[in-house]
Amino acid sequence: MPALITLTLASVHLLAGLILLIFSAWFIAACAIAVPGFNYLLPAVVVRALALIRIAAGYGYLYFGHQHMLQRLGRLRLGLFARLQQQRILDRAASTEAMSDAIDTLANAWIAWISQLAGSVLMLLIALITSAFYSPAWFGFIALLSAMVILLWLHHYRQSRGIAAQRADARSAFEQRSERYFQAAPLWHLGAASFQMPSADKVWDAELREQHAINWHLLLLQAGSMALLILMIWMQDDSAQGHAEFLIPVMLLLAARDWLANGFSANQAWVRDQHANTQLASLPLQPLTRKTAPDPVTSMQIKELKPDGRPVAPVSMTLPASGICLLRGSSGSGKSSLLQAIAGLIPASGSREMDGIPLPNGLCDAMRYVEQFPQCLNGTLLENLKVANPDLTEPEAFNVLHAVGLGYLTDLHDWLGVGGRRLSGGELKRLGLARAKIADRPVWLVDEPFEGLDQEYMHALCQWLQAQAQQRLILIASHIEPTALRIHQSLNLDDR
Ligand SMILES: Nc1ncnc2c1ncn2[C@@H]1O[C@H](COP(=O)(O)OP(=O)(O)OP(=O)(O)O)[C@@H](O)[C@H]1O
Repeated sequence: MPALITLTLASVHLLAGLILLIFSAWFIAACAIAVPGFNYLLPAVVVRALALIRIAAGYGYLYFGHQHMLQRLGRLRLGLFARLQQQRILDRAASTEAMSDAIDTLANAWIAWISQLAGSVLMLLIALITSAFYSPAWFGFIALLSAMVILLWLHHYRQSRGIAAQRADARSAFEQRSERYFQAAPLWHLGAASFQMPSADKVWDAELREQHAINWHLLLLQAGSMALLILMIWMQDDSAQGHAEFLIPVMLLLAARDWLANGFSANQAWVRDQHANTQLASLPLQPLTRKTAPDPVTSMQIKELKPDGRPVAPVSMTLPASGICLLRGSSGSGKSSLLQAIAGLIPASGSREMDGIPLPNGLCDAMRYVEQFPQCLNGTLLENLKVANPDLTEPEAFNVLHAVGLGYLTDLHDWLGVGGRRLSGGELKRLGLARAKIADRPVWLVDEPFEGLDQEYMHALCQWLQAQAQQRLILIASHIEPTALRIHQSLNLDDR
């Protein structure tokens, strides 16, 4: 509904402006040749009323247009978030751009191009109908003007598509360079040439070319309408003399640039809109399928599992329902890759089975991968724990923190993000284990939990993992093999 109101008000705004222009020109001419007794008051009132209608429709169009744009923005963003939640994001720069630029462009559609283009087309139709009503000759000139405008719009549309594609490429290259540049922020002090600030020159160039294309087409439109005007005056016979109505087609041609210019900016916004749609449709995402496996799991089998694109050999093994299993191997032998492939986080060939049932590609609800370097979100300690279970209560959070040796973090609302309390490497590892405990799944895949830990904590962690492994399978990838750990089964990736 707000979209239709926006469209109507934008058309009224344009129409009132055009009629105002023509009517005031007629009024001035009529005053010059007016006979005694001419009623000046009525046309003056009409001019004033048209001006007021134009102003009111302009404000109304902006009000409803922006209201509608904000509603659309919210809907589109939520839709995109919902989509991203079901997928793995492969290129963060592209998704960030899609979230900002493409969504804004799509939300703008009604005020940026639909209303503008519809308004200009409506104006043309009204001009054609009005001129046909007055005289076939006027109609001929307005029809010629319409044909010229349509040709120019089409030409401009084609040209804008080319420039918009270059602008989109330049923008995404700029986004990627900026992303890399900001990621390298901790190394800027080394002063390497590759840390040079990304330049947006190519984006500005494309935007300038877009503006030049509009200006150039407007110039052609102006020149064409002037040529039609000269032709019309030249072909006019004496019968028009003394008739103020003659100013109607004159004003239409004279002001053609003003009332038809919106069509060109609408073209530009339209091609941007098309690009935004393509960009959103082709986001580099990988679908995540979640498979709920039986709980408790009684056995797990990996057959010839090999992570795609990683220089590691395929692995086969049968794992028990509970206890600790160890994946050993030198650095780069593929321990992390294998755990991620088992978890379904990265694509892999081969198969995974739970209780003899093959798992489809993607994540499996029964498994929890504990990263080598757990991510700390920009939020409070509690928010960082609730990632594993949104229903976590504060007493439960305290219990888990205590169990993983983080009991000294007593403020659950302590901010852990940028500028807040920073967790050390060892604390981050314990945060990852706390999340695994909170998620409470029958299989844990734990990546390098012992790296960088002191002997005392390593011992405590072994005890805790041992206790947890009574009711679940814990597959640990580690190049450290603590003596305190009772290992049920182990596989050395270097031996294959
Ligand atoms: N995203 C990736 N794309 C391509 N190759 C990768 C990727 N990640 C890792 N690799 C490569 O896969 C191999 C195995 O890496 P992985 O991290 O699994 O080894 P790892 O045994 O866990 O090593 P570490 O003990 O040092 O953590 C390495 O040669 C690594 O360079």
